Amino acid sequence: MAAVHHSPNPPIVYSFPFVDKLVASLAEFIIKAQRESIDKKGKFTIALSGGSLPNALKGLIGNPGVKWDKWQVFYVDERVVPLDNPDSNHLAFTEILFSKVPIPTSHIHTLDPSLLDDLEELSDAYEKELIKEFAQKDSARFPVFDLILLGMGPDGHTASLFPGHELLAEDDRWVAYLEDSPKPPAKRITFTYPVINHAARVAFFAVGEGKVEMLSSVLDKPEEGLPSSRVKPVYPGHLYWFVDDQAAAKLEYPKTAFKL
Ligand SMILES: O=C(O)[C@H](O)[C@@H](O)[C@H](O)[C@H](O)COP(=O)(O)O
Repeated sequence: MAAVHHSPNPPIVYSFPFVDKLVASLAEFIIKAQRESIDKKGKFTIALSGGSLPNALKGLIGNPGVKWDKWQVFYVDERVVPLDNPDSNHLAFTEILFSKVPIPTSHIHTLDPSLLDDLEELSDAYEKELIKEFAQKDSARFPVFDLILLGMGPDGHTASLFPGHELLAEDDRWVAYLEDSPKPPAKRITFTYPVINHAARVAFFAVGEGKVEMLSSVLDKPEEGLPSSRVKPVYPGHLYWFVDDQAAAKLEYPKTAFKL
């Protein structure tokens, strides 16, 4: 029988007049994804990236809908620095979110700080951490996160996947490393597209006038192939954008009214 290939679901863009409304809606969206995941398999797997994302998740603090003991948290990308270094994404999430909620620390999967001197080992070890959570790695199988949350940099990068970088073509490894990030710190590990694009849901968070041009390039001209445009979850995965009206000022791509 011939294989049926579905094209990816088109991105859904939610734009909000104020960031506080966005933050509250993003919390509702995450809790709905969490509920569906727990109902199906008793846990919720989520991957987080850095930038201003920790602050965007503040709507989860004190929210009774969040079942923290069912969360398994990974980092989409991480700077290769000790876990208490100000550049660490994990430190930012700990200070802003995880220290304020009852999540078991064993459910937060950080890079292994004993391997910072060997990037190959470090990224392999993080890939093994994923394999433990999601089953065996074989060529037909990728981890399927319930939700991956991303940001978009001023150059259109997402995770630590930068314009023109050779890692944009990585289709085998789940976790890769780079030593030449154009944005410091230079050394990072990052999920690759196969991991990002196999998630059940991927959501970008992008706010403010600094995103105006790039948001329009990424969504209105995906053929330009910017790293954020290459996020296209395979069917039946969904891609969402949570943006504010400022960031969406020049966007031609249609917006959808937020509803769960
Ligand atoms: O990797 C990094 O060095 C950055 O932290 C970066 O990836 C960040 O996530 C984006 O620039 C979006 O961040 P904002 O949403 O805060 O603009």
